[in-house]
Amino acid sequence: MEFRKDKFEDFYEVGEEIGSGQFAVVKKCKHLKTNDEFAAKIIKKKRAMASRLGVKMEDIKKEIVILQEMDHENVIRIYEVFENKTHVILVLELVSGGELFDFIAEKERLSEEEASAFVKQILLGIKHMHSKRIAHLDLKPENVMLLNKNSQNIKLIDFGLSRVIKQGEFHRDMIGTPEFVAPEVINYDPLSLATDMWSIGIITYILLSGCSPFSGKDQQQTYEKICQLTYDFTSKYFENTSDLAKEFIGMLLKRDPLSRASVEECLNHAWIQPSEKKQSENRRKSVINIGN
Ligand SMILES: Cc1ccnnc1
Repeated sequence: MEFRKDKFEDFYEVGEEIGSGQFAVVKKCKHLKTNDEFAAKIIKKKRAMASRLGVKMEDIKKEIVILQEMDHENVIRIYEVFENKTHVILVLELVSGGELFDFIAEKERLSEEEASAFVKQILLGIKHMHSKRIAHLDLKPENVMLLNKNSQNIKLIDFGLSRVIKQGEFHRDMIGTPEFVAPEVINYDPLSLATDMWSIGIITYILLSGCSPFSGKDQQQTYEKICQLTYDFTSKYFENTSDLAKEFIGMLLKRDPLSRASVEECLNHAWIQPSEKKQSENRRKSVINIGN
């Protein structure tokens, strides 16, 4: 796989920083000929084998291959790649609405309709990834971006930890962000597409309550809570939450990856279905209630 060796700044005007990670920074950039705006993810290459700084070229290439396979409105797009001695620069679709994380922080928590609409889009993006046997493995509110400030459109970003999970192949790795990782990650058990479904359960819980079900005073306590599955809906923020929403979360926060709902089962769940179906669901239920 070859990347453009031209000087990035000869083709793009680099703008403000809009995101950053451990070994990467994301900046707004503008194509000098077309004036189109993009996001430039500038990844520092690991120089020496022994060095802990930077990202190995093989991992950078894995992220690029996965991004190039994606073609969905809820998944960030990649356009081209530049490489120089010290960095690889991914030219990505620009999403400028900020992180879902900040959107929740501003609003404390969301209505069930808003939360359901966001979760449905995350599920559609994940369905596209899972249809190609790709697991994101780092799903968290920071990696869900809003297309723009006042839109409900979201894009999944940051495929730095994503992996192709072949059927029956076991993939073990100690990765992800403590608060959002599934029990199999902590126990070094096989990871799978179901590992993403756990994270969707965590994100839904946070969208509805503003709090994180397993966060502890430190990483150790968080891991213990995850492995013991000590979570509940007793928080005062769940007082008005529907049973449907709690049932949805409950089908995802299961220790055994095989017993977790798949992305299709989630999309068919009444809490996610389009509202007209939900109304007929409620009508059906109300008829039954009158009947008995
Ligand atoms: C942070 C970010 C990443 C990709 N596109 N736009 C913004």
